[in-house]
Formats: sequence, structure tokens, C-alpha cells
Amino acid sequence: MKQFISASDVPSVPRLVDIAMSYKQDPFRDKELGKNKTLGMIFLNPSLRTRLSTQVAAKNLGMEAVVFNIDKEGWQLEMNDGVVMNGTSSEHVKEAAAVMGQYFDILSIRTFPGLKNKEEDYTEKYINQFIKYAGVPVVSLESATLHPLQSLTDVITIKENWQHARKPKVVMTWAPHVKALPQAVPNSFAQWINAWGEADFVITHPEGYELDEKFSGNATIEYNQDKALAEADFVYVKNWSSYRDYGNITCTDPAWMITNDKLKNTHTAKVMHCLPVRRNVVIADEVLDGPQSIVIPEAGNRVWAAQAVLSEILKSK
Ligand SMILES: NCCC[C@H](NC(=O)CCC(=O)O)C(=O)O
Ligand SMILES: NC(=O)OP(=O)(O)O
Repeated sequence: MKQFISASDVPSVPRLVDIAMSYKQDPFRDKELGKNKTLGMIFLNPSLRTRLSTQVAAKNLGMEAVVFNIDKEGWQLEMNDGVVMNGTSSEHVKEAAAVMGQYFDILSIRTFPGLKNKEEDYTEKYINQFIKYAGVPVVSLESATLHPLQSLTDVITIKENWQHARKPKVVMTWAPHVKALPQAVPNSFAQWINAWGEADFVITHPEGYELDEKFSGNATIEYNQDKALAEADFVYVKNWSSYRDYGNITCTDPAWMITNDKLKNTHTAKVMHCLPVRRNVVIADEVLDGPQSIVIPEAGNRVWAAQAVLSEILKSK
């Protein structure tokens, strides 16, 4: 694997899931693989899970991780080519990415979308500038439109919580939020569930919240949340802002929040969320604190996903 930006960078999703699960059984079996190798972790936005789980994963492989909060501690970056840099940006990504490529064997980066310019976000302008100039493999720590480490984790979490011969019914439901959030997590979840191919996949959201079909693919879209949730085995909860009315909040209806009552017609569904989650806005306390929530072990699995990805890149270098 030469980079990890999207499910399409992965030769086999089921195989990568198996590698991650094998690291969960035996975290230190490749503790020499990353010896004398360094991972750069560049953040333009906040993070708890991605940052810490990837650092632990690197450590398990014997690799050194160096974290750089470039938004706060670096020079302000210019991302556009050919500009006269007489404004607020001090350093061009051409130099910044190339220099970091000199220091690290793998460069990982978090860069959220601006949610103002759909084309700029959906061409993944920022992460692609890093890929173009870094000269080393690049791993996404969540980019403008995708969050592959989260989605790999989510597939692992569904697989380890499913023991039946039939496919699980996985329902991704939109939920309310106070802020306009990226579509990266839901796009990515849809892309990975489709690529995995081992679930019956339904997406439910208010009208106007349709995701880019490039990611939602052949998932069933059901606008009635109660209908969608009926007989669900897994409920994946996430807010996102509108893709169609780009970056805007077009629904605030609190009735979309996940409560115990919403789950009553499911198959005692397991409830998932990437975190951080706004309690009693997105998911009610009674659900997050109840037996159906698997959000904590889900977040725990972030380590194994990151370890599988780093190991595959190290092996192909
Ligand atoms: N990395 C996981 C999710 C990150 C981001 N959530 C947020 O920004 C939540 C912020 C808040 O609740 O204030 C998102 O939805 O893409
Ligand atoms: N789920 C997730 O990516 O969390 P952080 O934003 O805290 O890294």
C-alpha cells in the first residue's frame, strides 16, 4: 500500500480488517517492523482519538511518531500555486511538505474541509498538495471528504460484534447538531461498508442531506428514520451538513436524536459513533450509558486499524 486516503487505496478491505484484528490479538508481533522509522503526524485541526491511537499504533510497531500541530505552531501555509505571497501566509506547501518528507518515512495529516467551496473540498485540494510534494507515503488522519482510519475501525467493530451467518443490517442515521460538520465520516463509512460488502446497508436522513453518490453507492436511502431503524443490527449515528446545499444546516429537528425509544424496533442494535459526540443532542445519555452502546470499544479499535495501515505501508516501502 503506497498511501491511505480512501478505501480505493486498499487492495482488499477484508484482508486489511483481518490484519487489524490479528494485531488486536497480538499487538507486539511486529515490534521490529518500524525500527528506526519515523511517522510525522501533522494536524491542521483538533483530535483526541486519531492522534493518540495512531501514536500507540506506531509505538507497537517500534516506530517513532512526531506530532506537529502545524495550525498553531507552524508558519501559516499557502496552499495555492502561483500566488504572490504578500499576505498572511509565510510558507508554501511546496516547501513545507517537501521538507517534512525529508524528516519522516511516512507523513500523516488531518485537514478538515472549509465547507465553503464544494469543489475545493471534493477535489481534496489540501491533502493532494501534501501528496504531491511530500515524496513519502501519506496517510489521512481525516481529510476534507473521507476518514478512512475511522471507517476501517468501524468495519472491524461491526465484524467482531457479529456472529450470525446472515449479513447484519447496518443503518447509518443522520442526527441533529449545533454546528455545520463535514461529510467526511459518513462518506467514508458508506464507502467502506460498500467496499466490505458484508452488510445490508441503509442510510437515513432528512431530505436534502443526500451524500455524494460516489460514496453512498447502492445503499438504500430511507427518509423515514423509524422505518429505516426497524430490525437494524447496528445503528451508526452521525451528523453532517448538507452536501447539496453545501455546508449548510437545513434541518434542526430534535426528533432525529437517537433515544432508547428509537431503538425499540431494532434487533437490540449496537449503537456506534466515531466520537466526539454531543450528548443529548446527537445521542441521548440513556443510550450512550446503556448496554447497546459500543462507542468506547469502537474507539479502542482505532489502534488496530492504524497499526494495520502503518504496517502495510512499512512492508511495501
Ligand atoms: N474526527 C471525528 C469527527 C470530527 C468532526 N466533528 C466535529 O468537528 C465535532 C465538533 C463539535 O461537536 O463541536 C466531524 O464531524 O467530522
Ligand atoms: N473519531 C475521531 O477521529 O476522533 P478525533 O477527532 O478525536 O481524532
